[in-house]
Amino acid sequence: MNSFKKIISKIKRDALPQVAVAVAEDEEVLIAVQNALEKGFARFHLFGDESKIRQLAEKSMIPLDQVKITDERDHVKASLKAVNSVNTGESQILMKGLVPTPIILKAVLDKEIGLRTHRILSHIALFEVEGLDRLIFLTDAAMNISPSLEQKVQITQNAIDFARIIGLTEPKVAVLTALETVNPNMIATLDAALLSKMAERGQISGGIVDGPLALDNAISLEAAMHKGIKSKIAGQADILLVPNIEVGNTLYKSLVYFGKVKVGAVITGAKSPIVLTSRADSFETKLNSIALAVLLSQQANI
Ligand SMILES: CCCC(=O)OP(=O)(O)O
Repeated sequence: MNSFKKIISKIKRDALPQVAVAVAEDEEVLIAVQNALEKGFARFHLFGDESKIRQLAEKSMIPLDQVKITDERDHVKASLKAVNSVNTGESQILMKGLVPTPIILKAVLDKEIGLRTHRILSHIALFEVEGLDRLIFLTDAAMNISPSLEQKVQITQNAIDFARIIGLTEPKVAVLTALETVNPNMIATLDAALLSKMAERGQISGGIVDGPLALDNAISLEAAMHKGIKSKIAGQADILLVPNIEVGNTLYKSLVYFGKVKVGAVITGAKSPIVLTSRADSFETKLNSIALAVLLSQQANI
């Protein structure tokens, strides 16, 4: 499985999940919704400012005749109503629209209607990079701010489980740091070494974990050989686990803005998959993310 095209081809068209979109008054969101409807892989319930939604839809010639709309101008209330739609089972997927991430995540974590489970919620972005023979998973660019070792264990497990659903048999996880050796003054390098050992001992399962590794060694075998780094995953990493949200979010946006990539992103570990991209991301990214969430929700039903 090495492209979004292949991921989309795996979606079953018989039991279509409904996506609850929080704050849907955004052109790129509406174009993504229309594309997903045309490709036949989801149904939609939009929560947001109905008059703005209709204005934008008219401008982009989007019919909106197949979607439900709940008029709610307040972003916090629209997010809570979208989350509630998933919580009650009316929708099976939640999607962030034109709303800041902390607002929708606050609704997701709401004690009464939120979507928490016993698992950690973590953000996973998937990149199809031109010239690279595999998809690259990046975690966590949006949810966990400065994860502890225990949280990194769970974030790694979420990413391995997700990669296996996408079709990888034994995903390779590079625990990214600024250098390839353990430095007691750099917590991220200590955590990386511990995560590698924990995976060897079966405390993380289903994938191969190695670190500390710098990004170059994780992605390029030549770079690793040049530096004399021996690693069983050198140049072959599928999953990049970053030490904190600043690194993750900056890497996500540098790939989007400096690279030639296709992107999709979701939060896993909740009661349902959550489509979570940047507000500024393109409709293609939002569409790819809907496809990932649909595939996840269909696999979870098996
Ligand atoms: C990487 C997605 C999270 C994010 O940064 O969202 P915004 O750009 O909308 O703040």
